[in-house]
Amino acid sequence: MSLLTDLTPTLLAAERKHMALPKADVLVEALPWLVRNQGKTVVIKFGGNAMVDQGLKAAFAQDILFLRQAGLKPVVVHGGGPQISRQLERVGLESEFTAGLRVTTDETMDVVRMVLAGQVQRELVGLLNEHGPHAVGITGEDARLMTAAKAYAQVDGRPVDIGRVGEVAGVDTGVVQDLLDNGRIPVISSIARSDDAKDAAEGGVFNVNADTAAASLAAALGAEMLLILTDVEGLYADWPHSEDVIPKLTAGELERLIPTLASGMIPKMRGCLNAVNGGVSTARVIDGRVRHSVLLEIFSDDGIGTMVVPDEQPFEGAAA
Ligand SMILES: Nc1ncnc2c1ncn2[C@@H]1O[C@H](COP(=O)(O)OP(=O)(O)O)[C@@H](O)[C@H]1O
Ligand SMILES: CC(=O)N[C@@H](CCC(=O)OP(=O)(O)O)C(=O)O
Repeated sequence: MSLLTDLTPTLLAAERKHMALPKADVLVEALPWLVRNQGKTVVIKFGGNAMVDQGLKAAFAQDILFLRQAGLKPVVVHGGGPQISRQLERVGLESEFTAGLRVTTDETMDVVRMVLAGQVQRELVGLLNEHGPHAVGITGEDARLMTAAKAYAQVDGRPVDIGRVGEVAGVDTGVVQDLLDNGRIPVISSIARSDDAKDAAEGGVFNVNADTAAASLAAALGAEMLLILTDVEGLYADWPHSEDVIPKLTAGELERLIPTLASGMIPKMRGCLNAVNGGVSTARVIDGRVRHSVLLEIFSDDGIGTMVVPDEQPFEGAAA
C-alpha cells in the first residue's frame, strides 16, 4: 500500500471536522487570477432584464465591492430597458424596438434619461454605498465622458432612422480614471452628449444602448475584461429553439455569427466583438439571474456563460 492511500483515511477524518474547507479551495482557485489582475480595470454591464429582484441587486453590489476590495478597478455600466418601457407605458408612450434598439423620439429621450440617470443609476449607487462611500453615478454627459453620433438601425442591410439613438463617437475617460484613482466605483448611465457642436449647444443628447456604451468604455479604458450580465445563460447557438450555450468563440467566429443574431443579442455580441477588437482580453455574456454571477464567472475555473476571445495571434517568426 502506498503512503498516500495509507494516509488518506486519516486525512479525510481530520478534514471532516472542517466543513468550511471548500471555501478555502475557492479562495485558492481565485488566487492566480487575483495576482495576475491586480489593479486592472473590469467593466461590468448590468442589464435591466437581470435586475429582477432586490436580492439579486444586493448580491451584485456585494460582488462589485468584493472586486474593489480584492484590488481590481470595477466600472459599472447599467441598462434599464424594461424599466424605461414601464415608465413610457405609464405616461402613455409606446415602446418600439428595431434591431434591438429603442426607437427614440425627443419625448422618449426625456423618459430614457429620467429613468436611467434618475432611477436605475440612483438605486445601484445607493446599494453600493450601503457598504461605504464608494460609488459615484455619472452619465456619458458628465465631463464629456461619451459623445455620440446619430445611429441608424440596419434592417435587411438597409439603414432605418430610429430617432435620437446614438453610436459612440468618442470617449474621454478622464472622469472615470479620476474616480478610479481615488478608489471610487463609477456607475455609468448610457446617455451621451451629441458630437455635433450645434446640437450639443442646444442640449442634444443621444440614447446609447448600454451594451454598446459598456463595450466602448471597456476598450477606451484598456479594461482587462468586459462582463455583460443579462437574463439568459449566454449566447444560445440556436435561439429560440434550443438552450445550448456557446461557451467560447473567437472574434472571427463571432463576426461571422453576428448577421444571424436577433433582438437584444445584436448590440450585446457586437459590443463583445468591438471590445475584444479594441484590446480587451475577454468579453463575456453571463446569466445575471444567478446570484453572485460576477464572482462565479471571475473566480472559478469554469466560466458560466459565453466568452469571446481575440483571434489567435500568428506565432512571431512563423513562416509567412
Ligand atoms: N442567440 C441568442 N441567445 C440568447 N438570447 C438571445 C439570442 N438571440 C436573442 N436573444 C434574446 O436577447 C435577450 C437579451 O437581450 P436584452 O433583452 O436586451 O437584455 P438586457 O436587458 O440584459 O440587455 C434574451 O432574453 C433573448 O430573448
Ligand atoms: C438605444 C437603446 O436601445 N437604448 C436602451 C438603453 C438602455 C439599455 O440598453 O438597457 P438594457 O441593457 O437593459 O437593454 C433603451 O432605451 O432601452
